[in-house]
Amino acid sequence: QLKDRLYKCHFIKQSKEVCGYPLSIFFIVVNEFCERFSYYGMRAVLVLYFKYFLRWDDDLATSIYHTFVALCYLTPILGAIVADSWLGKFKTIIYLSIVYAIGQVAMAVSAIHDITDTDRDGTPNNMTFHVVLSMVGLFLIALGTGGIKPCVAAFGGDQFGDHQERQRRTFFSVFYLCINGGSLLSTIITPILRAQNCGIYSKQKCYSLAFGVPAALMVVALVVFIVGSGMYYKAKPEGNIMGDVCKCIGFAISNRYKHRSKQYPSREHWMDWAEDKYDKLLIAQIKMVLKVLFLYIPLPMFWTLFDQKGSRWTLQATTMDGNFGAIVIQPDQMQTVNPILILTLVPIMDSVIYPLIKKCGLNFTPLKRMTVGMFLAALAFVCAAVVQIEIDVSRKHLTYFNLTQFLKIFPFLIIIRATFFLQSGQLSCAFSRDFGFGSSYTFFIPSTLSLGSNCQESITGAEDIKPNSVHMALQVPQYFFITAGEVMFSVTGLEFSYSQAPSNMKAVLQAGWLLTVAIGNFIVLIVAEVAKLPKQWTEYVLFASLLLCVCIIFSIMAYFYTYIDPTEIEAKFRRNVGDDDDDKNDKQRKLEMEMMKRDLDRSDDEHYKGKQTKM
Ligand SMILES: C[C@H](N)C(=O)N[C@@H](CCCCN)C(=O)O
Repeated sequence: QLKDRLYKCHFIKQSKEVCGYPLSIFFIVVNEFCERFSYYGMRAVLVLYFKYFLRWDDDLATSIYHTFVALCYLTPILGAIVADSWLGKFKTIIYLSIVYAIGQVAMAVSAIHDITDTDRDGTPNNMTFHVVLSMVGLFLIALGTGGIKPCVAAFGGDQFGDHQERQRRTFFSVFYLCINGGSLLSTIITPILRAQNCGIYSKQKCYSLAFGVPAALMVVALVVFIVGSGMYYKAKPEGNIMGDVCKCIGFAISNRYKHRSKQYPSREHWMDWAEDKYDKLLIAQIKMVLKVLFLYIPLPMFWTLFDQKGSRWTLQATTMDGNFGAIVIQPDQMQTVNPILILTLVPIMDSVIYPLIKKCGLNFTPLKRMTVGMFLAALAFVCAAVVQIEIDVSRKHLTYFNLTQFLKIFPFLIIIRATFFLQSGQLSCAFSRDFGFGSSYTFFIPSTLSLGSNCQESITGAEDIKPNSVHMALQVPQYFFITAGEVMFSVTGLEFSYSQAPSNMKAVLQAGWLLTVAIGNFIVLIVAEVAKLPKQWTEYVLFASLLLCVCIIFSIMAYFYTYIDPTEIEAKFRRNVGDDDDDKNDKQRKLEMEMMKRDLDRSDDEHYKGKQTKM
């Protein structure tokens, strides 16, 4: 370890800097921007791809969407284990990014309807092919994005020396802003691409382009990361810390069980039963981790609500009016409100709200912030329920006649925006109509209609479903509350997980934190499946109530939590171990350190001399 630390000091001393920051981190930040663009861009249109391309119903689309998101946050554990115990962070990022890019390409190919559209009517003839390919693609993406997630941020952190604490903090803020910058751009762009018509034999909504651009961005992310290769400090794998933690806990439990008889004196903490075999420092570190993990138990409920932005809320937006006058917003584009608000709220919270609360003499601790974050997310769902009631009222008493059904009866009818062409052999006629968002019409085509002449007048129509009258702007309050909740909960929670983790278990706790996201997404599936509520607004109210209950439980748990300083505790244990060491070992270590320092200084001198000669 000592050798590694000295090597790192030497490496950082020699590496190029820009404004006090290692040049290497610029490649990492750009990589993160492109990777998040790729991830959020694909995710933005995913639920609509399920619904309109694969023809799944809302419930199945929502379930598969959340299974995918859950998988994305389960795989970080795998990535952390592979990086720590085997490949190291650099190689793990490279290999899993390749898997990720292949997954994105598979998604793009799966959305090309022409591949199986043998009768060229615009609809795929072998839906199984598209379903299987897209599921394989999603699995590879989940493996890739989740696997690299705990590695990239930590790899960025590794590039800073101990003397660059301030720069490292700024790096993490810039990193979070890059995540949201990438997410913002992609959630604007991919829905626009999706809304285009494309195809070889027939034109359909262009999901292949909407998935293709994120695939290209993932390739760019990989290339950028590889270009920076020569500049990175690459820490060696530290060994399987997660394995050691599990073994130590397992031993403590089995040893406690073996000594269950009353004749053995009890110990202060059940983990102390591991002392017979394991280092006291490791046991103390595990105790710190377990304390935080216990506090994590209620957290998944926050993510249960938070991640429904991409599923239920996007589906809700499809039943709303996106006409903003100068621009028309696609339902999946409403998700951009989240990163826009993040980019404005994070600086406002940090520089205005939190300092103001402090000035008022209130101690707004991280756990209090997280509790408020949960409450705000519950409030967001109450807003979503109110909007849903409004939508339901506006759509009452209307019978549904689907245009697809209509097209089955008149297959020669090709739709190009609001202009319809009736075609039979060489003869055709066109008629145009204005359509509102979400509306449905039945057209009456007289049997006496002669093609080749003007049919604008002869075709009459009836409105089956009125255009969506509830405006998408009404979703803004729910987005505001969920994002304010995210800033208080997610940003603070990340910081809390980092600060309360022992030095060698920061990745373990990051993986634990991401696991709460995975569990949260599984809860959506369970609750939606078990509750099976007939009205969507009642489901929103149910989720809001569940989070409110969890919020109360969490506030009680937080009340009893005492904040620790892991560095101080570790130093105390190291001092005790140091006292036990004999002088001989101490002298030997000091001698080794001196020799290594001399070696490094010598190579430094040679390096600089080399530079001067060249100049
Ligand atoms: C784009 C979003 N506001 C964000 O910042 N996402 C973060 C944290 C995600 C936590 C679980 N959904 C990201 O790393 O993508």
